[in-house]
Amino acid sequence: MLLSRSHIGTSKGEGYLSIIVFGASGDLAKKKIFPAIFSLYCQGFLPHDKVQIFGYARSALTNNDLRDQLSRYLHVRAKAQPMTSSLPHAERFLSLITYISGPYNVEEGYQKLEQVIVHHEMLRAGKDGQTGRLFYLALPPSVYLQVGRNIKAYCMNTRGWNRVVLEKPFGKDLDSSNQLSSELGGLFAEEQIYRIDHYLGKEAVQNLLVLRFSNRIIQPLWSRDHVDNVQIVFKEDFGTEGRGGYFDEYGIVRDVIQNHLVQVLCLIAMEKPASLSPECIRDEKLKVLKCVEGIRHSEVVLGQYDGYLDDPTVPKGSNTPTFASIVLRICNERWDGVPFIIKAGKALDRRKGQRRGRNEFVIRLQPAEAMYMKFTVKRPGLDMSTTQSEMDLSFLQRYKGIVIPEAYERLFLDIMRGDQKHFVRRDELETSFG
Ligand SMILES: NC(=O)C1=CN([C@@H]2O[C@H](COP(=O)(O)OP(=O)(O)OC[C@H]3O[C@@H](n4cnc5c(N)ncnc54)[C@H](OP(=O)(O)O)[C@@H]3O)[C@@H](O)[C@H]2O)C=CC1
Ligand SMILES: O=C1O[C@H](COP(=O)(O)O)[C@@H](O)[C@H](O)[C@H]1O
Repeated sequence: MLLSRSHIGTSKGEGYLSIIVFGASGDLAKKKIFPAIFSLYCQGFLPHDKVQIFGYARSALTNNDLRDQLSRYLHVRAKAQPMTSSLPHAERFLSLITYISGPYNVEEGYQKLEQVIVHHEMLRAGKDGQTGRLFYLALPPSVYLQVGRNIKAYCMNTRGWNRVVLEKPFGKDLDSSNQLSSELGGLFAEEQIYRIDHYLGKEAVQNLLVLRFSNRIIQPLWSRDHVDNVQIVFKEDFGTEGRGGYFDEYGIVRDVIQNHLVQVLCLIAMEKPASLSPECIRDEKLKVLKCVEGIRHSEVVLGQYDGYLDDPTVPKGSNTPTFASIVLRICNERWDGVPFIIKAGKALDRRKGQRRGRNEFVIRLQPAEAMYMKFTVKRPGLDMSTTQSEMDLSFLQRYKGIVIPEAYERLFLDIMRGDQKHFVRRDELETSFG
């Protein structure tokens, strides 16, 4: 059984699994994807004899080169399950990785990849065993289509499932996004496409649904009758850090707001879904998106941090924004008149937001997940004076010893289980650009 941990049980992920990471030489692959797979491996979700991992990219690397590169990023989490082998986890895990070098636009590379995958499938699953293939495109969006076409032509699994994972940004604007969607839609069914927005895998983001819909005390307060404004703030205390080439083409609005923060807005603003099924949740997110009014120019502020142009990967004289503040208005019964103020910035002074007014309810996604509600209370002492205080749920304090999974780890497990609840559906994506 591929998903051997009983509490995860689902028939969709059973059998032998091939994980193919395109762009295996890249930043996302080494920092997020391979560590997430490794963590699942350490916890027993990927039994050693039921999985094989293939890295594909153009760089001329050997298996050992890639394994060496990755080894620096593999850390065993405190709560990971012990492995039965006496070999250290990382070494044993790395032995499962095979690197194939090839271009993205030429068929030979994919034919070679297909041969290697089939070879391992035959060896491990036999002729009749159940297999699944998970293709992860850790690549710039400019090559998604050529890779998709070649997967479709040369690497499709004919005796089990195929799933294709795409990273944001899924296009630059409505037209390019629609074009990408329709061309990919011609290659793969929507059920095979996993558009990943890693914010949907964050602990505190997932908690939004539970918090809102499992606490009757919250429900009546969560509307224009009691909420003056909603602020969704993303602050990073570092700049582009060598990713300026990518970032400059997109800017902060397309890099963070149009996807991550809009997804958070949907979870804050949506109505209660009929069930927790992927379609019900995504239907409700879509309904909210459809009610978002056009942005008023007078409510947009853009900026660029000092020093952005010193990054050698940023084109000279660029005016790409690294900071944006935008007001979104949701025209429906619940939210009419409540501004949703969205702010995002790189290289700002600090990561946390500033504490503000009375009866403020804060949900901190990061750093250090927390929720707190500000109240006016009596200052302790003989006087009848008041002070501002908080009812505070700090996850680190409340859940001592519990390791919170990384977003990518959680989402990767969802992909293995075939659960699209926390992935962006095509119509949702289209409306978010509208
Ligand atoms: N890095 C991050 O933190 C995050 C990244 N993402 C998304 O993940 C995807 C991958 O990001 P990231 O790993 O940072 O990107 P990289 O720039 O590191 O690219 C990944 C790999 O793709 C290949 N590549 C790079 N540029 C091109 C090109 N112009 N044409 C063809 N191949 C190219 C390179 O491999 P080779 O030359 O060996 O083929 C490279 O190692 C992107 O869509 C990004 O938006 C999303 C969230 C966070
Ligand atoms: O997708 C992206 O997200 C990161 C921020 O992710 P986080 O999990 O560290 O909050 C951002 O730095 C990057 O520019 C963007 O591409």
